[in-house]
Amino acid sequence: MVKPQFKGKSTINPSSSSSNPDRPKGAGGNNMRDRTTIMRLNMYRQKQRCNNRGKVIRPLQYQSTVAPGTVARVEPNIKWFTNTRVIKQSSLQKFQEEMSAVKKDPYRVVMRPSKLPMSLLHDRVRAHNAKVHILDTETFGTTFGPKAQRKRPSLVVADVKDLAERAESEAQSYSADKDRDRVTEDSGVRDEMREEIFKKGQSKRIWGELYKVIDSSDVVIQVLDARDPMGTRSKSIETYLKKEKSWKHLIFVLNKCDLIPTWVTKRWVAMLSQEYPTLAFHASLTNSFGKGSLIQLLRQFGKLHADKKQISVGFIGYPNVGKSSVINTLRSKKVCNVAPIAGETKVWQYITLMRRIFLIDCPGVVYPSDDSETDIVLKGVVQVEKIKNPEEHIGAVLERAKTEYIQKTYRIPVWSSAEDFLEKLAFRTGKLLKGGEPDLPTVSKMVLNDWQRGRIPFFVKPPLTETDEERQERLAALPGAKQEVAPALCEGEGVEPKEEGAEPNEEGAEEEALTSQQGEQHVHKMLASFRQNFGKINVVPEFTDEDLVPVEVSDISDLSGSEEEEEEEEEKEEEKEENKDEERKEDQAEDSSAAPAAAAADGRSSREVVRALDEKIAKYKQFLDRAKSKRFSAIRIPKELSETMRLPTERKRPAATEPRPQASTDAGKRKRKVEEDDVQGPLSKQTSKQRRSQDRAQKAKKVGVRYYDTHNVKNKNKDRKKPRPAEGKKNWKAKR
Ligand SMILES: Nc1nc2c(ncn2[C@@H]2O[C@H](COP(=O)(O)OP(=O)(O)OP(=O)(O)O)[C@@H](O)[C@H]2O)c(=O)[nH]1
Repeated sequence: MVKPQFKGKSTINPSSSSSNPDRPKGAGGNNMRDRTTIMRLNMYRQKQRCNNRGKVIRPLQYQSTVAPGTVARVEPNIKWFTNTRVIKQSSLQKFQEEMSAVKKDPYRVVMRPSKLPMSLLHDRVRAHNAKVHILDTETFGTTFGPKAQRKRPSLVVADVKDLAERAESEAQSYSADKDRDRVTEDSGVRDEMREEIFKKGQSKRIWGELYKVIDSSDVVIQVLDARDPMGTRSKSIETYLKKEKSWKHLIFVLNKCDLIPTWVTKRWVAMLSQEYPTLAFHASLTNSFGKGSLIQLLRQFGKLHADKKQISVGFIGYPNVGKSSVINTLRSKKVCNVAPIAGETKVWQYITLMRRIFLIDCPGVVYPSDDSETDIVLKGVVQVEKIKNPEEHIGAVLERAKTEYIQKTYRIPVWSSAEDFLEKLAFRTGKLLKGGEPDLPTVSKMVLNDWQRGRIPFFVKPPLTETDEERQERLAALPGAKQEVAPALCEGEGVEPKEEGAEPNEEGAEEEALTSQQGEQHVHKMLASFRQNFGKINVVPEFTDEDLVPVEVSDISDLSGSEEEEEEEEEKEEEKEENKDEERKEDQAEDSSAAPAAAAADGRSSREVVRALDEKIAKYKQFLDRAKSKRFSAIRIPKELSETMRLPTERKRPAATEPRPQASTDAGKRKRKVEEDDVQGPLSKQTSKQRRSQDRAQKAKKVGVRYYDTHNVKNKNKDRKKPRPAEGKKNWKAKR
């Protein structure tokens, strides 16, 4: 190392060596190292010098000279505070006085306070429990007097007496089992840790996804499993939405209605509608129910938020309740992955329903509850394949499902216990291990799979709903609610459906002035216009008579005036326009023809009458088909109904038609035949032979196609005989 040498009085080394930081500029050419680099390099090169006894006689630059462990002070340096200004105490005092004067003056404003050392103004250290000097700012009267305006903390109890009463009542309702904080003696026995699979749907990630969906949605749809709506419902999320996101609309969709009797659907819808608007739904690409209503409802929400470019509709709910299936049904194609196992949807996903309506699918969330492992399994949260001891849950299946249904599903007449049942089932299905031992885990998984997929008929019975009077009272008690506006979407509420065309104008006028309460009322009104014909749900399982409460007559007659919600009216606005044009043309054509006499009598237009009649005929036919398929087990048609429905059909028939003789017998079979005849009309004139051949023709199914008929292959017509020309044929016949 070349050390800077002291030459005379100057500390500058004039040497032009490359290791001299003070060398004159230009000596090393253009690429000369700068002073810092040279000094750094010198630092690397230096070596410590020791005497022959090993004592350091010349330490390295920056090397500590004190023994290790010695407490030393770093010399203070002004450079540590490069960004600070140091002022004298007197100057600070002056600054404080002037600044506080400015702050007190209401006509002067301190600009950019965040850039000023404002903390210097309030250097008085205030203890956190320092007294609040209320009386400095408020008068005694307004603070403590009888006319005090001070805000009081909202306490649960008003006085000590209340507090005592409350404590007493809570002590009475205390349950040691529910007390989580109770300190108990450690008996050395503890509950086994829950397996990871039973924590499915509860992870932080899934909850994060849920909140993302809620935050991004204007309308939140909670999908519930119709078999156990209360078990798949989350009160905590509802409360959260009500408190924190009150501007978002929450509605319920009761999915899988095809797995429960119709009356149960109806009652659940009536019950849940008391809290939130509820729609019954059956998700299916081919045979859905409730699709039209839901799409129309979403459209209405779209109109309600006309100020927005688009609205987002989030689908939340328990795993496996069918959120993705509902979305697929709305889109009429497979846009989301669907599987009979929980947790198929992993992350949220956006789907476009229409130009202005987006749907968001959310992974299934398991809400905190006291559910046991068996409850979790039976709610379909856990994949059956992953359950370690599936036999443990079979007892609950046998308890919850009716014995008749189990007997019918598995064709096992009797069993003494769950194990006995599983053994019998294993023998019947041939699920045996080596040595003919029954394979219990496999059959248990089979049963659990059947349960989760709805193959074993089951449903939680709905509680009795409130009476009409009670409902009227409750509605009357609602703030701003009118009696005639019922939030329920169920049929038979006595609210006439609104004219579709009348909605937008009203909304357009009101929208701006809608407060949240008015908005709520508006939504209720809007929802009241939706009615569902539960009779159209295609219930799959065969329930016992006990579970099938006959559909009441009033339901069906009510429907004659209800909306045709299941018609596929959804898609585009343009289509609607086209239809309107067509209708206009039809009107013109019909007006020119003779109007039926009945129309004139009722004072309605001929078009209306014809349409009403067509609707009724279609409905009646459908009703009969359904009844036939169920062999009248669930549906009884009283005489009055059949007559009321027959009346218009007869009116429509031309006068020349002979009046049909009334059925004189009371036998149900004959009666049904007569009713059938009434509808089918011309069919009744056929002979039984004709009818049978017609039936056969209807039943005949196409089981396959000829390959050569449908495919474009070479020599397709190779074996086909050429048709003779007509002329030639004649000649050939003549020759013979
Ligand atoms: N019978 C019947 N089955 C349904 C219905 N809707 C859905 N399913 C079935 O229920 C199972 C679960 O449906 P998914 O749409 O995957 O349910 P999900 O709520 O999206 O489930 P996660 O992905 O776990 O959130 C599938 O096997 C569907 O076929 C319905 O209305 N009726």
